[in-house]
Amino acid sequence: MTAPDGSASTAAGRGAGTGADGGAGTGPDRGAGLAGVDGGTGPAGVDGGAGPAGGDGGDATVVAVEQDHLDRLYGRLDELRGEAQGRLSGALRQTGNTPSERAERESVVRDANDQVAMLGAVEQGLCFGRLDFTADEPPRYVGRIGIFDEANGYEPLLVDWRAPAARPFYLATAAAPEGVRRRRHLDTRGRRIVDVTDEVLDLDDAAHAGHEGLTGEATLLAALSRSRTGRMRDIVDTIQAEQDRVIRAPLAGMLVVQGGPGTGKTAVALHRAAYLLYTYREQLTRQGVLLVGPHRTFLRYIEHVLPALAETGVLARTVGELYPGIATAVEETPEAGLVKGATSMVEVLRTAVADRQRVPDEPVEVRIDDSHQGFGFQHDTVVLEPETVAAARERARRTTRPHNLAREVFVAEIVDALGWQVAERLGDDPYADQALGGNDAPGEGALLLNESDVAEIRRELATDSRLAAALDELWPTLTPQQLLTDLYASDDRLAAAAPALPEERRALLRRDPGAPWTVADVPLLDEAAELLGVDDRARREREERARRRRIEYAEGVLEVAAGSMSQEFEDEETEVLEVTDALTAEQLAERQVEADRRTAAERAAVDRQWTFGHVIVDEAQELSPMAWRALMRRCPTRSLTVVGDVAQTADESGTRTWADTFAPYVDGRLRTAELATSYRTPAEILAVAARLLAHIDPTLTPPRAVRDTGDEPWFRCVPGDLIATEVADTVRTEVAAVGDGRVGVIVPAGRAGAVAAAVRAVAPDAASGDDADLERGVAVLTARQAKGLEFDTVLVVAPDEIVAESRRGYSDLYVALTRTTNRLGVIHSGQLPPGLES
Ligand SMILES: Nc1ncnc2c1ncn2[C@@H]1O[C@H](COP(=O)(O)OP(=O)(O)OP(=O)(O)O)[C@@H](O)[C@H]1O
Repeated sequence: MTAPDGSASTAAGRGAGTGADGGAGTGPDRGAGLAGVDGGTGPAGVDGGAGPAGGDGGDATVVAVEQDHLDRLYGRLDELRGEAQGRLSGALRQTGNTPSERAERESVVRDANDQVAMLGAVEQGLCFGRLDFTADEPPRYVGRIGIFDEANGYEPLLVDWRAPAARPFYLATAAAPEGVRRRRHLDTRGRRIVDVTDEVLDLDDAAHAGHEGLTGEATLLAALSRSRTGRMRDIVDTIQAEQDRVIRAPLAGMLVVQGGPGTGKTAVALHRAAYLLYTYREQLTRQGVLLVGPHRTFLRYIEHVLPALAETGVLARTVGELYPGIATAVEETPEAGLVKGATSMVEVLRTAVADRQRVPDEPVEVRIDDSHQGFGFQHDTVVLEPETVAAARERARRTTRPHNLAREVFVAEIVDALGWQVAERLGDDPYADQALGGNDAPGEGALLLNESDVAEIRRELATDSRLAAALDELWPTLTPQQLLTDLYASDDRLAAAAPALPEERRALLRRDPGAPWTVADVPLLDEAAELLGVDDRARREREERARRRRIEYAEGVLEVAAGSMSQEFEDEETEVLEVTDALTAEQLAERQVEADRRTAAERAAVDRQWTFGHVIVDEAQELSPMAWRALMRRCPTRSLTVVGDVAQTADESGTRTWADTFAPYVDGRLRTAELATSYRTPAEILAVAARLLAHIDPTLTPPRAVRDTGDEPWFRCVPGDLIATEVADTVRTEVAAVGDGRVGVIVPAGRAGAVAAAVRAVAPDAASGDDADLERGVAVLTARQAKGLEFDTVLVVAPDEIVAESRRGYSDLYVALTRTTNRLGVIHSGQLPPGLES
């Protein structure tokens, strides 16, 4: 068959009709240089049915030849799977039980398991493209992974889409063919070829020289008009040139990708993750890649994309999950979110920490623990003088260590001073002629104590539980959770920590202990963790004891080994190298440490201080300045990919301009890219969205639609109290219209419950709320919950109320209108925001 763009499309079997004819009409933007779907004038031409090897051949021959190659590839894939399975079973059968055998076995099991999973994940669409060149060289097949013909000098049978050799598949155009004569798209179902679409690039097509059209237009349009499944698909066979350039940008530095709704930012971010892992494999496998998305539903929506691209091991998190041990989706009120998201909170937290380092107003008497026997100062008291505490606090602060680590210095200073105090009472000062300062200088006339006696007194004081309790009052060891809970719970503490905040904003921070953590709290906990530090002395001491035990054991082993050698060789005259000449006890002990075999993602998930090799942030416009601080801490090299749209910012503390957001971090070294074509939303709907965009920010350009559908969006006015019923009736019709596609109902939060209940009367398994299951046919969501998602039909309910609830004017409504891949209906009660009135 012939696709609407004039490219040749060879249908086979049940795939007939899956070419570009699925709803593609004429784009409104042909004048703007985007290739429309115009019969025959696009850069792609017709290859006149040329066979795959360039010779004559009918459709059946083309399909047969391609099927042949595909069979070979799947045959090889099966072999590779068999080999990996074999390695896996072999390792599982092994029974060796020494630490090194166990470690070796675990390592093989893990690698083989990963390999089996990866080879399974690339089953669908293993090979999707083929390049034929003008020069005399063999055709090149492009697919999800690289496959070589081992029996034939490792000839490449399939080139990984990420390899440089695959790049012309995405970039070659008629104007710049890069030596490519023909690009062929292979459409497969399971292991069968169902359609073959050719683009011929060596036409002398001057009219199209100098602008960039669509790559593989027919295949692209077919993909775009397919109904949605509730899971994002990869776009590996139809990546467009502007997207390819972002995907393959170098690893180093910070790359910001701005793009309107549906321009493929999420798709590009995920393919970039796969590309970077492939290209910088060693570095990124070690350091890990972090992907941050707006909410859990979104992360579930995209979770199948990377495995299908043969990559796992990326850690996916929302901002509410960045702090190990806490996972929250609870939102703040807009006003509280604004206060908590601002960087002024850094100073508030610093002051809150300093406020926990107290000096008493009056001397504090501490009764010493009865159990001390050494110097008979049981039943005695020591006195914490304010000046002594102030001096100790000053010393501790001057170390600039985090609070919990500086505490050690504070305690040592106090114990030192109290040691003198006790010594003064018990005996004469052996150092009377030394200047000591403070109130603790010893007096005269008592018994003589020597230096080691004073040291012993200090040791006893240092382990005294009552003194420790008193010091805890003055300089407590704190967790971030404790610091924030105590701060939020007390007006006095808040007033002391945030004197510059007006009282009504301070009041927004008040919260009772035990209330759930919110997303905006997570960056604050992270900041607090930095200020507090972790006192890990106990852990380090445990590790040191374990290390000593290993060394002692290793010394024993070496002694036995040396002993048995000397017996074996005692009669021989040859000089024998002893085992201890080659190996020290420390080295042998090191070998006993079991290697940590967790992946970088697994380790990073539980380690707040993990720093990643690359960080990718989607819907990045929503992050507050405090959230950016937490993320930048996880990426000190500033190797980041940030994708977002400033027109969709919902959060008050989100981004208005990228340059301002990143000015504190990159000092002008920001690389930017723009994606300008919307692949999701049809032209008719983008026209409405563009009118709204003009009210959000007139300087922003709406994306250009890649297709139209002929379906105009509709607006229906009903009385406010009948809205839910009207929505339910419409859902019934739309569910029938989309077939196995998805319907999204986007509601103001105030109506979410009522509308979801009405919709469930007609679609009982409709999903709703923060954790909605998108694989169900219908979902009722607020605009925030729908962020990043898409549906075949979208019903926007009460747009005026969505606007009224929004923190940022029309942005939420803009998000709502652009979630559809096909049809849009607006149900309202008479009030329409500007741009939406007819
Ligand atoms: N090159 C492409 N080939 C096929 N489909 C594509 C391509 N680029 C984007 N798409 C599809 O377009 C839709 C929108 O993509 P995506 O969700 O990545 O856009 P986005 O820019 O993140 O949107 P938003 O900002 O509105 O969330 C998805 O269904 C995606 O698969």
